[in-house]
Amino acid sequence: MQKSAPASTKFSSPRIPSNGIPGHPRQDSGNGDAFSVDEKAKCRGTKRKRSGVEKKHDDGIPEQLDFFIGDARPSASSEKRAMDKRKENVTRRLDVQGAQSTNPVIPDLGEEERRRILKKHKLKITILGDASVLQDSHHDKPTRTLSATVEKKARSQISPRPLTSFTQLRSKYGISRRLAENLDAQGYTKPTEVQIGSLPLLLGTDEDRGLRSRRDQRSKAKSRADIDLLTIAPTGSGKTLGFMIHVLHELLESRQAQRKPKPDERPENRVQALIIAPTHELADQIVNEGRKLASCTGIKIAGLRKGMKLHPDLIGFKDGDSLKGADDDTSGGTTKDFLVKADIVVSTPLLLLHAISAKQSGAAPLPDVRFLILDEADVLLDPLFREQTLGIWTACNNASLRTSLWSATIGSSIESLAQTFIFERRRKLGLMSSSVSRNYIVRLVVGLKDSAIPNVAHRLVYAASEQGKLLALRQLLHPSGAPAADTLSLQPPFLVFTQTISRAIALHSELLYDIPLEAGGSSRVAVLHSDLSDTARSKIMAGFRKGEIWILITTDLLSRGVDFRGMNGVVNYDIPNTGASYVHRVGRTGRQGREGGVAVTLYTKEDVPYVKNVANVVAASERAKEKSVVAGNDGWGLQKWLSDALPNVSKKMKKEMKTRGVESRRATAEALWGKGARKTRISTKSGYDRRLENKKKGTVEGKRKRLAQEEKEEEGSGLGDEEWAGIED
Ligand SMILES: Nc1ncnc2c1ncn2[C@@H]1O[C@H](COP(=O)(O)OP(=O)(O)OP(=O)(O)O)[C@@H](O)[C@H]1O
Repeated sequence: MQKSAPASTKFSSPRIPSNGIPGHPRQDSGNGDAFSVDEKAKCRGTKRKRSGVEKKHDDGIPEQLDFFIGDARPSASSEKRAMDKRKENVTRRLDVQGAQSTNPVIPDLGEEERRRILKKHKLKITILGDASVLQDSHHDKPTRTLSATVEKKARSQISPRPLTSFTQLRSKYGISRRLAENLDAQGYTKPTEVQIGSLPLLLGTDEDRGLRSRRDQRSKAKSRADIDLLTIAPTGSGKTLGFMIHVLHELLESRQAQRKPKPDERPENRVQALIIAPTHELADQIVNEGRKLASCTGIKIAGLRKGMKLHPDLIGFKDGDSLKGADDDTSGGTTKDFLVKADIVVSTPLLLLHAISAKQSGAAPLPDVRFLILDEADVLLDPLFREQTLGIWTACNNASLRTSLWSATIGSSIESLAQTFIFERRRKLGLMSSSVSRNYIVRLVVGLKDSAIPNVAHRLVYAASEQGKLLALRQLLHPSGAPAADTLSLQPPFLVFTQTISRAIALHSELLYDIPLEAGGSSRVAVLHSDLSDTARSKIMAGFRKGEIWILITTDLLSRGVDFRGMNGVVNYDIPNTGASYVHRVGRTGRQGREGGVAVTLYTKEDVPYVKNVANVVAASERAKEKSVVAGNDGWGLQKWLSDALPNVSKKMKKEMKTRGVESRRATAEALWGKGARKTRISTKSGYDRRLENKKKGTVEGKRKRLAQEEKEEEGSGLGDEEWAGIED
């Protein structure tokens, strides 16, 4: 029997494979407000103190617990020296680039070369719809769906000029010096695949995008057709930076083109871009990433919170209409606290709809919004959020609205829905005539569409029953038995996903005492779900990012978008409802191409009919890393025999599973505590022990009630303490 390492040593080990690049200047990828502290001093050009995050780190977290920062963290002085040096280099480089931008020396890549580079990076770019072709085919008749032949006719592949280096952003696409500096200060050196493909499409001319026909090429004018972009790129591949650079550049450019404000006049912040994300956690993260890039540019980014409204000046009300609830806000004298003015607003769909809901006409129009970004677009267009998302999209009635949709998984039905909506919207706004600028819907696919990242090790573990799953999870935490290659263990920090909130809570109470006291005990395990208050959610997120929490039990709330650095693994305690959900859950580890992440999926007898969903994704991912399923694997992933033995999931079952999950695990009172629920209860205790425990609890409770009753009776008899006035002489 292998003796597991003493808990204290095991848990305090700071050497985690996915710790990332040591000394990477980006210290926080999430909520830490690294850039808000000393912001003003920095923008004025005065010396910047160490950021709040660093301070907090120095104050609070012992270094060995800091999972999220590289091993070789530099000392304060060496860090400052490095930062100064980097700034110097940036300035020098930007000066050179500035000179180049007037006289660009970027070699013009021929079609063949472009194709070769795009292929090397596994980028495939397709025009899904050319509005002119679609219009010809429809003769402007109202339509709900585009026919397959029309769609096919409008489709063709293009080869935009790949963005091979970030320096091209300034020299070729003319991004502002400040934006380039901010980008560099984040320590980004090379664009990722999704940035290589998307930024030229978003920032470039038609020539850069490979959109110019031979006829166009004869004319010297630099045309720029409108593009709506669908991007499907793996989890953790840097999509946020892709859309942020684009939006910030466009807003800065249009601000520059407008008249300069007088010295005592502050530039007005009008909402020109909306970024929609499905959860507060992701929205907060986007705000934080955006603020770092927008630092000192004057562009204001706001994250909507409950009770906030967009400033009425930003909304195109119909006559006599006004914001719903705005009067109540003013009457309280707190208008300023509630009304938001910003250039970019990041929000969940429902919060934004509330923030723009007018008294008479539902969602009020947002005439200034020119950029709409749907992050995790497939879930935003899924029935759960569809109405809200389309409501916002409709409210954006600016004729030159550009929409971009981003996710690691966008299925063909969602793609079709988006395409139809874009087409319909243009038709309703009268933008289909040939005199209006050309519009394309372009799709960028990075790597294998809708698949899990190949740098994560996938483990499917059969645990037979609920009890088996709990034992398996404990075994992962404290491996026992002879040391062998097949001993599966998982070092914190890691995420554990359950199907429902109540199961997450139940699992949390089971695992609370699994971390030894000397390693921090129960404070190392936390649960996060949507029933908690926003403040509690933010606190838990911050604790996990700082390394104070090691094991975070959650629902699909955290399956999308959130970026934790140095995450060692993900446990699917309950199997995910869909293949896409698996892709996103496991994508919380192995980000930015880091090796060492493990994704463990536990399944029981009841799950067998649905496991094929997951198995198919795992098989595709393993094929992608050239580990043939046929030739066997490392002994853990997906064995060929298992893949073959698993029953196929029918369409009907897939649909049921997607909307309801495994039925017996649903969080009804019956399912949790009723007779039929025994099989799905999260507990290591036997029924006998549980009965004894309940009996004991019942006795204590009965005694407490009896005492309370007796006290009450005493009070009623007039002999309570307050009533007793002593015996008169
Ligand atoms: N060019 C780059 N070089 C290095 N790191 C990068 C680069 N671009 C982005 N990153 C980092 O990669 C991480 C993942 O980025 P991001 O959260 O945007 O991924 P994503 O593609 O949106 O993932 P998901 O699909 O899970 O939402 C972040 O920590 C980000 O700072």
